[in-house]
Amino acid sequence: MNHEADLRQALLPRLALLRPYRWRLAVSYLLLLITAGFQLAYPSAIALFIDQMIAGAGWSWLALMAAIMLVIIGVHAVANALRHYLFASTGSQIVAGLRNRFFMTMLRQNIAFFERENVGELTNRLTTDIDLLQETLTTELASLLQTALIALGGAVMLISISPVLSLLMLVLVPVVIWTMRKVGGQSRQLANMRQERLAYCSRLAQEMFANIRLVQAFTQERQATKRFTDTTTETLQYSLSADLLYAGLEGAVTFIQSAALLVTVLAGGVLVAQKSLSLGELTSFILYAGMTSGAATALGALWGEWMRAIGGTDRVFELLVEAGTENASEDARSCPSLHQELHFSAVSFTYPTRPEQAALKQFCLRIEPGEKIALVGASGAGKSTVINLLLGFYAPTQGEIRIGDRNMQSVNLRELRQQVALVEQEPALFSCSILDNIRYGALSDVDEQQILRAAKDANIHEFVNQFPAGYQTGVGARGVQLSGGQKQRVAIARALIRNPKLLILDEATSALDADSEQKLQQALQRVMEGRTTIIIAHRLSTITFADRIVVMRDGCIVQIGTHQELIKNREGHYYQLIAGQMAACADGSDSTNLAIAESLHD
Ligand SMILES: Nc1ncnc2c1ncn2[C@@H]1O[C@H](COP(=O)(O)OP(=O)(O)OP(=O)(O)O)[C@@H](O)[C@H]1O
Repeated sequence: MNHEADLRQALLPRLALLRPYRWRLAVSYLLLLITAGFQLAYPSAIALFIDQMIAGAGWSWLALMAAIMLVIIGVHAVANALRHYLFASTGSQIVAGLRNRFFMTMLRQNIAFFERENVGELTNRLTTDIDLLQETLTTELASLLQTALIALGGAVMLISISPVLSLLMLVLVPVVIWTMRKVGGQSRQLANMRQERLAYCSRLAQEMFANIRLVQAFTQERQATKRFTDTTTETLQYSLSADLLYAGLEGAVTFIQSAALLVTVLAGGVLVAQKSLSLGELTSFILYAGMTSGAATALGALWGEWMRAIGGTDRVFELLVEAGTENASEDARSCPSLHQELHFSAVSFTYPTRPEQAALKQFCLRIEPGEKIALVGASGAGKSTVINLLLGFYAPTQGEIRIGDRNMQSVNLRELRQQVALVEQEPALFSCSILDNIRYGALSDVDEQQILRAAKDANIHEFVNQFPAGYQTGVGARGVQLSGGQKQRVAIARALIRNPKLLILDEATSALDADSEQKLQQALQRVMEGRTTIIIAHRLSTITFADRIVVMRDGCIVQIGTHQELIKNREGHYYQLIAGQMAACADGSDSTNLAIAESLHD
């Protein structure tokens, strides 16, 4: 793609952001025209003033002129202030709108998108990058137009005063065009690379802060600092290159302006001596020349700024386009009730980031409404993948998942997920109060009583009441201020308040102490009542109650049955898994394991 076409493509989506504000901007541009007109008229007024004074105009004329000028200056100042406010406030609104649009678009993306993109980088795009457009789209665009207008109007005035002197100024035109192209292109490229490095800085910082325990426990502070400072150094290099570019431009501008003034004064002096130009005309010519050359060279700088903002926001617009094409499921139709048969029909699946390895192979399973299904299998067997597909995070590569007689591909994922509650293995909590974390699960407004009921059912009421701030106690980032067992139970309360038709439990891998375990199991029994439940079981001792246990290996189902049925087959994978876990807990300290041990020996 050539440079102009590429630039047009970059400009169009940005200019489209101005559309909703077109009337407001129209007023601003009108004010801009007025102020530019005033600015252009000044030197002529001064020329008139000087020549009239030399010609012997009286004091009364002087007073009248001064009064008129004062009014004009006043109107100009007000128009300028209003114009400035209108442009600046429109810029702020556009940026806020774009930021909201970016955030909402990102939130709607599927999980595969977030596996490709980095959260820290996206956050940086959302804040720093978008900020670049704040000034550019309005104030600077206006300045660009105003400067262009002044350069053009000034040129017309120069020609009308003295075509001969104006010819001398013509040499500036190619210089200005060359500067604009050169500075603009480089500025855009530098800005793009700088923002890319900045985004990487955010990503590093976000990863390090989020995993601070790991960083400190593995004494990786020095390495982390080095990676970060190396990146900021690279960012700095790009900034310095841009600064050098602008400094060079500044020097060139100063030189061109001074040289132009010198040539004008010299040549103009000759013309005044020859009486082909009045002193007033020369004065106004010099003023116009200064104004025009200043405007012309400022155009280069402004253009450079524009290109900087375009380069810096390229990724934002790329992401919006990518996201827009990927996110098709929003248009899908409604979703039927999940309180009916869920059917995995010969489902195979391969993660997009790992195309060479199938995570599920010909997975077939019918789940009746209200049934309690446990998925078991070694790590990597594909249990979480089943859940990922059921939640619509990914679509099957082959086969289909049916809800009643509807293919899940055609249902509205939002409506589907509204009927599901998920209790994760390592539940993610938000850094707000316990109350708000529970409320997060609710589909509609819930009062405190309902939250308390869910909390009691989830067995958290007792420990929460021991905190001085009770339910208003903050849980810290990702819930670090709660124990693992407490977090799980808060997550259960959050699931309960949702009143889901389908409950998905990803059981914690490590056993809790006997008391916490008992409280957790009680809470789980309550939340499962009357709902279809799928449990990813890591500790087989906790799922003996399941209606059916689905035993998985390498993405396939190898056995299905109740605990009692499966345990009888001593050659079966389930028996081996159980025996493996029993060997790991050879001391038999876990009371539920003892129960299993007994059933093994039956
Ligand atoms: N997002 C992903 N991208 C690529 N491959 C993945 C992804 N998630 C899982 N896998 C791979 O898919 C296979 C099945 O993983 P899955 O997480 O479903 O196993 P699991 O049975 O839930 O394991 P665990 O009990 O350890 O949680 C594994 O080989 C895993 O490496």
